[in-house]
Amino acid sequence: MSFRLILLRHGESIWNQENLFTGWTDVDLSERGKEEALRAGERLKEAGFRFDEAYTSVLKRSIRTLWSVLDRLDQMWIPTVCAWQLNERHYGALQGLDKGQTAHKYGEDQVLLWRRSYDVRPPLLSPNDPRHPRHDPRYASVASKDLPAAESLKDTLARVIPYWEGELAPRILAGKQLIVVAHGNSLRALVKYLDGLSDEEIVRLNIPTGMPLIYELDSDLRAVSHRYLASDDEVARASASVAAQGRAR
Ligand SMILES: O=C(O)[C@@H](CO)OP(=O)(O)O
Repeated sequence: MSFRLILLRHGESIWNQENLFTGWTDVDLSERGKEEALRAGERLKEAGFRFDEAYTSVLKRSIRTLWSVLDRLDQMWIPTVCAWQLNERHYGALQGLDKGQTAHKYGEDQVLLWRRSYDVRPPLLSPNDPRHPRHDPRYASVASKDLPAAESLKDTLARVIPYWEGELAPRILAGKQLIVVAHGNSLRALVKYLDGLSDEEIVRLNIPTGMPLIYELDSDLRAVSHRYLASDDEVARASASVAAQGRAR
């Protein structure tokens, strides 16, 4: 028995465009990001995909991307779940800072550790900071011990994988075709798990915005293969540009 799962990182956001650490900040898509989201829907349509259910985070850059995809597929009616567990990795006190200037100040190696290492946590947000998620009504039903003030990728994985095991995997095993629209790092956490990537391998993985990623899974839902619905060139260029966001400026 084999299964298929579609993953999609949201289109470019306004803060991606401005090269700012974003995390749980709820910024919208840029004009280019809106086009990328529609293009992702077109690519899925051209390839003949249909979905039974859709999952996304509680952040509008992903939600709006999902809306555009479902609009293009004329499937806006399917059940859709917004789950905080699929949110971007929380970037703590780095949120709102310019990535290039941060690299200039602390060094590119430190920024690479913050952005791509498995277990280095960025500086924490103070609980009194108005940006802390405990002040945001959308997280009112989340236990305070589960609300992060900053996350490493390991911390992100510790909330994404229980959600995968508890909610997504059972639906896939029940025969549902799912699309999961999420974020660069929440998807890196899921991909690390599905592909069995080591803590070192995950450092080099950069997921481009707006390019559908198709996973073929075996009966244990381990990845057999994956491919982007985009040319190798497009994927390589877009992934390199994500990696380059951490260069000193
Ligand atoms: O700022 C962020 O939240 C993420 C994704 O946009 O960036 P990075 O690629 O640096 O992890």
